[in-house]
Amino acid sequence: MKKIIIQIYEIQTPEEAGLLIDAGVDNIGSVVRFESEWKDTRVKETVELVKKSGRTSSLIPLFNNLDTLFNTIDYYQPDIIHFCEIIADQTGINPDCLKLIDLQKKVKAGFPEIKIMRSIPIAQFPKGSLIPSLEAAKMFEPVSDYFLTDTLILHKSDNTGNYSQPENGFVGITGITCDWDTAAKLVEASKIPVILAGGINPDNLIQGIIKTKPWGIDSCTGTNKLDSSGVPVRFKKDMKKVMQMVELVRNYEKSLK
Ligand SMILES: O=C(O)c1ccccc1NCC(=O)[C@H](O)[C@H](O)COP(=O)(O)O
Repeated sequence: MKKIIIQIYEIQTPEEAGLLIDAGVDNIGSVVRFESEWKDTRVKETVELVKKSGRTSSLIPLFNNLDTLFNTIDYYQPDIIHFCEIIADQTGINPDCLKLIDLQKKVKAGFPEIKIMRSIPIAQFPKGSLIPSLEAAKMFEPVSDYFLTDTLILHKSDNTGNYSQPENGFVGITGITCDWDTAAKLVEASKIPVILAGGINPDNLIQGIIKTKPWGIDSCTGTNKLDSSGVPVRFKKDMKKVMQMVELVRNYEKSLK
């Protein structure tokens, strides 16, 4: 039976990680948001618990200064370090890509046992062809162990490349699906496993899996709790939605037998 990896972000406490482990989530992702506060004992406990349970811990640093990054990886020792800079947008490939590739090479040399995940920006449907997502992925393939598709929001009126994303300079946590035609092409072309992310929730994940045939699926916004106005709350999971997702994926796997 083909297993589909289920990855859930943003898990910042061992208590929440414990619930996800019990629910059967495979990869549990945490975020280090600020370079000045890179040492977070609660996140460290979270990573340690995930690793002890035999699940996979994934860590996003929202900074890429080499010294702080090395200190961060050394401190948390996650199974996967996950990079989310915007490596391509409507204006083309980000000129910083060569620096980011070099950074990934240095991380690989410094921490050979830690896997590297790289987010590939894909525009929302039907704008996938407006971003050179596949070309960007080709550049990063030799220095990455996994890709994760993620949605880069393109606004109609803005032709400058300065699109506003939820975290400036990074791709992700939009709650919007990416163009699955482009995601399917990436899965087809990639030599490394691809996780489908961007706006995944219990209502669309099976459709997404059927359409793109990914190695795994990822959710953040679509499995978050909602506030009283129906807006997703960051860093708070809705365990009902997480459990629903796990059940849907595991049943789908069985149907493939
Ligand atoms: O979680 C963050 O703080 C974060 C910030 C910037 C880029 C990515 C980030 N999170 C993790 C992921 O990679 C998400 O799981 C991914 O963006 C999923 O998107 P969505 O389900 O639409 O929130």
